Amino acid sequence: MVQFAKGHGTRNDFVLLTDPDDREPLDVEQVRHLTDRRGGIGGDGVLRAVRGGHVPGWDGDPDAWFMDYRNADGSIAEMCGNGVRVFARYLVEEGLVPAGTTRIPIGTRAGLRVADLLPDGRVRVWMGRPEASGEPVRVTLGERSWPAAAVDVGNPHAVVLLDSAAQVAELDLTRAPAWEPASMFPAGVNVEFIAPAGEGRVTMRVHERGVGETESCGTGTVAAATAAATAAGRNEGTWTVTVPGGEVEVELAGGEAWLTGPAAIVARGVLEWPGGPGRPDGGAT
Ligand SMILES: N[C@@H](CCC[C@H](N)C(=O)O)C(=O)O
Repeated sequence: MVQFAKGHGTRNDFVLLTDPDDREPLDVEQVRHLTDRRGGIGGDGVLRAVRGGHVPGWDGDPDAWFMDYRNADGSIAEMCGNGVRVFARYLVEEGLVPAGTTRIPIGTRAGLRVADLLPDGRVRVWMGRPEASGEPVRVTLGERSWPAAAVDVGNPHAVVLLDSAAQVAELDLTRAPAWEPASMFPAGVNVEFIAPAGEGRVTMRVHERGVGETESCGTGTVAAATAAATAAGRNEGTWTVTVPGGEVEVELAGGEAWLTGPAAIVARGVLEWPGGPGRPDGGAT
């Protein structure tokens, strides 16, 4: 049995668990079961709250909460921008930080992030320093291919700039994009397709590594804003990014980025693991 919560940020959705002392690390099958939308709870990923001191390789504050992020396919990713906002909301609602806390340092595999809970209900996260490599990369989807911008936001992204929102809308993202050179992203990549949508605005769809098309990707919106800013010849400013699941704001200043958007916990419950004592596996995933 496991206590869980379900949350989302612009409809990028997650199953959340608390395991302060890292007593129950998740294996790939467990993650796949949790994220299974029919046989399990359902989500694009899993966020497990562990104290940093129990995470191998974490050399920050051992008492800081660490966001152990998994993609729906069970793979590990360094960072999740929507996830970190939802994680901050979860820590507050579960009473895992002192009452009244509005600023929360959060450990991730990409390093420390800092989440501020804003009075308007949104969460603003310091996202570190996105790095646009400038190296040529090409993305292919079916018969078509485009040049893309490689942007590292702690996790890897390739951003394709299209001319119009209509071109973004017509893409078939049930297929996974390919990229060249393959050596550019040996551990896979998240691919964003973006188009200008007015001054300081872009529209975006994403195919996430380890998931497929999602309705939003926070690190992807930071990569999109970075690529759009570079293309526009200005690397400072605020970008509003519209995704199928809503809208977020990305601020770029001094080489750093901040991501602001909604974060909600929508359900809490208890999950029975398939095959647990007295339970058939029910055709488990
Ligand atoms: N949805 C996330 C990104 C999750 C990780 C990604 N799929 C990867 O493998 O890098 C976000 O909001 O940033």
